[in-house]
Amino acid sequence: MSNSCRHVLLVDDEEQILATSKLALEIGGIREVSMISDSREVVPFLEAHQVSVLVLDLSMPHVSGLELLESVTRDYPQIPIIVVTANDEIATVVECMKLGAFDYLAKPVSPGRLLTSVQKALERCTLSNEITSLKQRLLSDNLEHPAAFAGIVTRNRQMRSMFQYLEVIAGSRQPIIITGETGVGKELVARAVHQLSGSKGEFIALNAAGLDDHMFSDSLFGHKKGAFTGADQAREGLIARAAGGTLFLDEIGDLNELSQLKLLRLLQEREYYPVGSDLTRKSDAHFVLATNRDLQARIAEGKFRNDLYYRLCGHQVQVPPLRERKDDLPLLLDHFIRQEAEALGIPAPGYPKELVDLLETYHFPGNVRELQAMVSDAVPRSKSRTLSQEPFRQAIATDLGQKPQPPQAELKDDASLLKKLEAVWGHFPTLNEAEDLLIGSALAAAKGNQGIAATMLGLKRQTLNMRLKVRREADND
Ligand SMILES: Nc1ncnc2c1ncn2[C@@H]1O[C@H](COP(=O)(O)OP(=O)(O)OP(=O)(O)O)[C@@H](O)[C@H]1O
Repeated sequence: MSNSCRHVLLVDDEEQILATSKLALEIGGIREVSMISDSREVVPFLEAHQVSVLVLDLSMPHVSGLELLESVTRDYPQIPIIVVTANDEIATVVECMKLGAFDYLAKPVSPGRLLTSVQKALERCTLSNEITSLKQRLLSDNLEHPAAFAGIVTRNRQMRSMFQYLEVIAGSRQPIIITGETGVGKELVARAVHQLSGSKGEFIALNAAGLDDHMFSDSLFGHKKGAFTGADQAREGLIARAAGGTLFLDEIGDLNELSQLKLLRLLQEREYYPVGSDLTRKSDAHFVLATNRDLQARIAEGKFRNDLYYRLCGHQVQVPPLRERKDDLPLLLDHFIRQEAEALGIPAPGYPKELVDLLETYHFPGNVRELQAMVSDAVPRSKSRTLSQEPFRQAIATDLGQKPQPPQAELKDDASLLKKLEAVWGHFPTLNEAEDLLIGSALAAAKGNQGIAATMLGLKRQTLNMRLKVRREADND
């Protein structure tokens, strides 16, 4: 299922160059490297093997590099080709680029330059595989591994598209960042990614909120014996426990400057130092990160590193808030009622249809977690086989009561708002007219249910009833 590109083919007539290039790539973590010193063998090799990147020397006997470049770009356009030239003569370079070369390297090629170029080419190859695979999946609308998402209750189209995208990127070695408001289910999504990746190791989570750099480094990277007062024993960090598995770092938008720098190094080089040690360690874990912060806003405030953001945003998924997927409400409600009843050892109560209408009028700032808490509160309080709407109504009314009032002074001075009001009635509305509008809108949103409309308006149902009655009588007079 992986779209990851790994296999590099080195082509050069000098065996010595092949051997040193292979070594440079292997030291850099690229292990699938094949070598060919006779250019006549390249095409048959490509026919028989799946090659991700080709590094091609231009001056070779038999079939020249240029001829190969031309035929490979024509027959295997998906393979990025890095050409190695004896000099960086501009005309040759231009010709190679015109023929579709991905990059060029002038001899003698430094190991670092070779590694960087091959890594970039592998990334491009992975990206293009992902796009192809994503197109196919979106067209077929199928999930290949629905079991990985079994813990996420949803029937929402946007969520399903996100699952399809995750299936495409989960096998990649690039970090994945999951964004979204608090309580939308980011950790559940991270666990699904872990399952999709097929890693044999564990899923290890660390919540970075409130950790200073010392606590962050110590928890994540561990420490050497004697690294600081009280470090009587060496301690392995969570990153070591995540070997061969997934490291899930939550709330990374809260990390301080120094910890961000260490995280960047870890993601980029896969290297870290245990606290007090100057020996680097390597990690092969999958990295999944999450935040409920707006990272671009954090960058603008100078609180998040630009380079770390760009390292992360290649594979980003945004979990939509619950208010944007209200079609999930009935499923989630059923799910949490069943879960709560099971925990209490009682039969799952039913609920009136109007309960979903009530919940649909609410904006759920705490998202799915908030709905779960409402159900946990309501189920034990239900006296009959049917849940009462009252605890839900109270929770919603409490939240609305706690909401900060819109700044009245600003609203009063908002000329466009006043213009809109005047446009509706042709004059500045009277209190009765404004009340009619508010009550009418609430009743429409509540699908005619007066109890729900009353909750939205911050009134008791009886008060709303009375006002409606007064209005009707006034209309009839
Ligand atoms: N689609 C869903 N199906 C079932 N349970 C869900 C779903 N989404 C969220 N939950 C539940 O809601 C709670 C909050 O989910 P989770 O911790 O994954 O949210 P989060 O986005 O990581 O929150 P935070 O940003 O606060 O860490 C959990 O108990 C989780 O099991």
